[in-house]
Amino acid sequence: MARTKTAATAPSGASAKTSRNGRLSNAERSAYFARREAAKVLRLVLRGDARRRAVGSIKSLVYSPSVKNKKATYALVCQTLKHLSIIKQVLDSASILNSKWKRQEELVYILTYDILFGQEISLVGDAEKFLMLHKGAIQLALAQLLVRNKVKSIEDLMALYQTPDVPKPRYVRVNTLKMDVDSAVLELGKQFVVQKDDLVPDLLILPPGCDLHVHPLIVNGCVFLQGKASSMVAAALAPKPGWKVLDACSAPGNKTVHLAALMKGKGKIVACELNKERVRRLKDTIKLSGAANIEVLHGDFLNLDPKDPAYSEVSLIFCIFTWMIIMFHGFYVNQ
Ligand SMILES: C[S@@+](CC[C@H](N)C(=O)[O-])C[C@H]1O[C@@H](n2cnc3c(N)ncnc32)[C@H](O)[C@@H]1O
Repeated sequence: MARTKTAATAPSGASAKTSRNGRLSNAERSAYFARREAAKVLRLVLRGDARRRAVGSIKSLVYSPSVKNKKATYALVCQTLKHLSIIKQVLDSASILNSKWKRQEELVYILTYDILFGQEISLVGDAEKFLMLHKGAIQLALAQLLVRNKVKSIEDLMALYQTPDVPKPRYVRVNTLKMDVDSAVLELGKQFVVQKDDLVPDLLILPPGCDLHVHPLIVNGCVFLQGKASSMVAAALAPKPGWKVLDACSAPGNKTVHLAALMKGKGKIVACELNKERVRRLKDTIKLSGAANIEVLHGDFLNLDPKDPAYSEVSLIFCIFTWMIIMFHGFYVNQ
């Protein structure tokens, strides 16, 4: 059975074997922590799904400062989610998830992914030891699942669980700092069938698959490639011209510049971003948008002083991580 190798749990080329002196190798150590970080993210995602309350995209959860090994964690979460229906059936038929391990089921999912499709795992933690004891049963359960479904490969099995791809329309947001919506409809309408979105006033719907990356309106920042979910956020908050807005975690900045457009460039937005590389990306987005009322702050939002007079008149704190706003406000209220 072909393994779908990912760089999820060990850096490529690194040995996953314990070094001769019995200590953990670097690869083992990073794999051990990446699995636990991935399990935490997976838990948030699955709980959010169960309550029908999104806790943030996988990317945003992985970008939280508490996650060290971002690349490996992201890959592990995505791969485990992709194979989750198979993993659950395998664990079910091998009767692996007893009451003790049910409490750590996300870690068990991650490890089962690695046993079946990912990297070799070694006996570095209790969960690893437990799962490796049942490795034979897990692999047998997968083989039986293939037979039951009358398929020969994992790919065929995955195809049985996949919903058919429905072509999605292409959404673009008109940057009203540079162009009005009707002019954008006219201009884009020369090439495509364009509809206005019924929910977000500055959002346009174009046919699936149309490539706009090099379109002059995209290149000059009159129009942004931005999905409907992303564009709904600033529209729902409906900031007024003249407001002071604090965007806590802002890169790449699409929502930041959308806020600026809705504020008609009046008032002020402080856009905070922790990651140096992403600050550069944020500045590029702002420059492209032409917004002149955004101040970029490179740093940790949680280190801002809520008593600083600069933030005393803030009307809106915008953040994908709600807990950060609570901490910021909580600190403010308590002091
Ligand atoms: C997923 S992005 C979301 C960005 C944007 N608000 C959006 O919705 O498109 C999250 C960003 O928050 C940044 N970030 C995470 N923790 C932060 C903190 N404590 N202070 C400032 N920025 C933070 C990350 O570096 C990342 O660029």
